[in-house]
Amino acid sequence: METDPNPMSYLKISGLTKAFGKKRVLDGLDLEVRQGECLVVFGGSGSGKTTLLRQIAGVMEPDAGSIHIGGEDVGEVGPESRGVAMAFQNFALYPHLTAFENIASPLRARRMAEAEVAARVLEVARLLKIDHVLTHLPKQLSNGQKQRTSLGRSLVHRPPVLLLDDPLRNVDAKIRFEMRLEFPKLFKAFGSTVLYVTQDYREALALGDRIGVLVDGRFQQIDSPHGIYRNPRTREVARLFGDPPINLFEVTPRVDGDALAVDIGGLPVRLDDLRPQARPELIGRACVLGVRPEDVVFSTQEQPGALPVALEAVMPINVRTVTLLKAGQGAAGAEILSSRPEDPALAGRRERLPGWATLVPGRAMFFDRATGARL
Ligand SMILES: Nc1ncnc2c1ncn2[C@@H]1O[C@H](COP(=O)(O)OP(=O)(O)OP(=O)(O)O)[C@@H](O)[C@H]1O
Repeated sequence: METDPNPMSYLKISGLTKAFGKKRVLDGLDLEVRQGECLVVFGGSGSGKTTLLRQIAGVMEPDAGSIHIGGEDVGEVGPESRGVAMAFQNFALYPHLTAFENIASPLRARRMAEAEVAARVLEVARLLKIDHVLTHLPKQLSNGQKQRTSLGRSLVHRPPVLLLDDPLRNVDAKIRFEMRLEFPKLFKAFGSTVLYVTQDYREALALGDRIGVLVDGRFQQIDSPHGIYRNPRTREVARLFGDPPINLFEVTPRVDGDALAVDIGGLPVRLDDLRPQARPELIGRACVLGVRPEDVVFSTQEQPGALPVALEAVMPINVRTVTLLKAGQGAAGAEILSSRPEDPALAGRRERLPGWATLVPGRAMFFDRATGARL
């Protein structure tokens, strides 16, 4: 048995590679997850999330690379001996078994004593708030209860590593919301190290102690939810997180007095918070400027240095007001999304409204136009 030199990482993946035919789905992927941590694997459809989980579970062999669990290289360890439980998108329950028996099934397979089975099932069911429906058959359960029952089945033998493959994909919005609130408490109660796969960035932000963004077979960034949102390392990561999505403008920053300036929609905007001497690498460089909609402020009062825009559309979203602004004209013009705390003056407005847009200082991000890397 090989020992992991870094015991802080309970699950450690190094250089994991898997190809199907010519398509390399995982391309030398590295990941370390601490004991008890919930790491969300976020990526688009087909990015290799399930492939990664299957290799950790031991039901698919990698082409190259290693997986350590609790310090042990599990390359030669069978799926049943890895201490890993995996739950899938479609939580298929045994239709002829009660909720109790569905949850108990992994314990029965291990021939656990009856009293112990009952105690364990009840404990999980209480935590999942389904102890009152344990005698029901799946057809007598609501969708939320079915969901919890199948989760109970994955949790009942307290797996050291729990792999959850998009478990909320097929449930309705209300249950999804409830479970998003409850999952972190549950995971902590069970003490499992969790790898949680999702394509939904809100879920990733809500559940992850850290989030790994899987693009082209590797993690482009592994960071806290705050770090991913506020400090994306690439344009792609910036683009994947946020609704409405981040505004991206192709710009070539230039010096304007003691500040940097760019053109948006063919119109000059001074970025007063950016001193040329502080960011010399940006001057004259083909960049993409990223500004989150919450960092664009629309006003009908002229502001010094602000960008003249026309408000084209207003959309109330919960207690925020999202506006579509237009800077400049024709092909050179640019559309800008702004999302600010609800503004009653703009509610229900249908006509075009001239005004000014200011960018919140210190929030603009620059990316290299060719590589997308954060500058
Ligand atoms: N057994 C297999 N044989 C051939 N190709 C496969 C196999 N398993 C997965 N693939 C391919 O590998 C790629 C990644 O699949 P995977 O299921 O890991 O993606 P995913 O990120 O989980 O996607 P989704 O979120 O849609 O479930 C896909 O292009 C898929 O078609």
